[in-house]
Amino acid sequence: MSEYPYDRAALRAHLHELEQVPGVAKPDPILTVDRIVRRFGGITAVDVAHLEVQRGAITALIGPNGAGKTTFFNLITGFDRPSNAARLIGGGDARWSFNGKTLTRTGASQAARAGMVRTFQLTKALGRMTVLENMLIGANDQPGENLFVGLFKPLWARRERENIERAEELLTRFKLDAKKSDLAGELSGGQKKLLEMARALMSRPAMIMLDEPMAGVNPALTQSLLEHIQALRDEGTTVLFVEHDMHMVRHVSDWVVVMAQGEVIAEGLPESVMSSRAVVDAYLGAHHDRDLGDNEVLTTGVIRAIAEEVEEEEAR
Ligand SMILES: Nc1ncnc2c1ncn2[C@@H]1O[C@H](COP(=O)(O)OP(=O)(O)OP(=O)(O)O)[C@@H](O)[C@H]1O
Repeated sequence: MSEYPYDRAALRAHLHELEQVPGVAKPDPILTVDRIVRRFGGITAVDVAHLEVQRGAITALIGPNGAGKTTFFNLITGFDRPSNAARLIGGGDARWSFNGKTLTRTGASQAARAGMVRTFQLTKALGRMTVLENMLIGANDQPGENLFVGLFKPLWARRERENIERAEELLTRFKLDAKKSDLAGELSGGQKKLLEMARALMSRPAMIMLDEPMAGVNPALTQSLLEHIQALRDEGTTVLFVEHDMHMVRHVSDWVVVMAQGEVIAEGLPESVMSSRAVVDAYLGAHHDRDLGDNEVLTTGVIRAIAEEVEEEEAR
């Protein structure tokens, strides 16, 4: 089943039927990762044996600080190389593919061209550019990148016009159109997050990867970001996001993957991964009368408890 769009309820029903164990096969994975390891000196930052991300779903990647989430993002998008990287001749056994394309030896721009795009925080340099200029950087078919197009001025100009149109469309959608000539660095924290998301959409990615989309965002904009993420998914964009804000994870995701110490230690439906008794116990100790705090950051103890809970359920 690779045709899209899915009916969201149907997709969720499929996910409901899955075994909730790390590495479980998905009905239609857009990203499949096999054995990807990254070490920094003596630290194993990432050691993922197998992971599949369902096409068309919103998948949250959670885990305590230092769990390896950002490093994992960097690896699969080609911004970092695995310690077990495959080489032209020989090399390691790291393998991952996206949308049917093996990305094992490709770099960041090829990963983006394959349709896997991640958001980036506004750096100082980008902050000194206008909002519209930032958007145009997000287009992965800039004339300068393509020798053929670059040689023919009319083509070049057309591409540029199309990119500007797309940028303006997205800025309107994200309510940033009035700011298009402002310096990006002068936007509020929440508006910067919206711009990061809008910029990543310039190339119409099949999957957008968001690294902590809610960090530093005020409550008024949180709701708007949530709606944008759901709208993307409803249009057929697969969403993979790292987030510490449990309110967001619980409300927006179809599936949750939990990392700890570099490994995927649990995955499943948000309600079962996050609301298991073991998690509540580990979070709150004696305070059983409360639900999980919405803005809590999971601790390693909680994560281990989630894993044990999932294993116990499996054994039953
Ligand atoms: N460039 C680097 N050099 C050395 N160690 C690194 C590097 N990048 C990451 N690490 C280490 O790898 C581990 C995983 O870090 P990573 O940033 O991927 O975790 P994370 O889950 O994204 O954490 P956070 O939620 O705090 O962002 C940590 O122990 C971190 O210190």
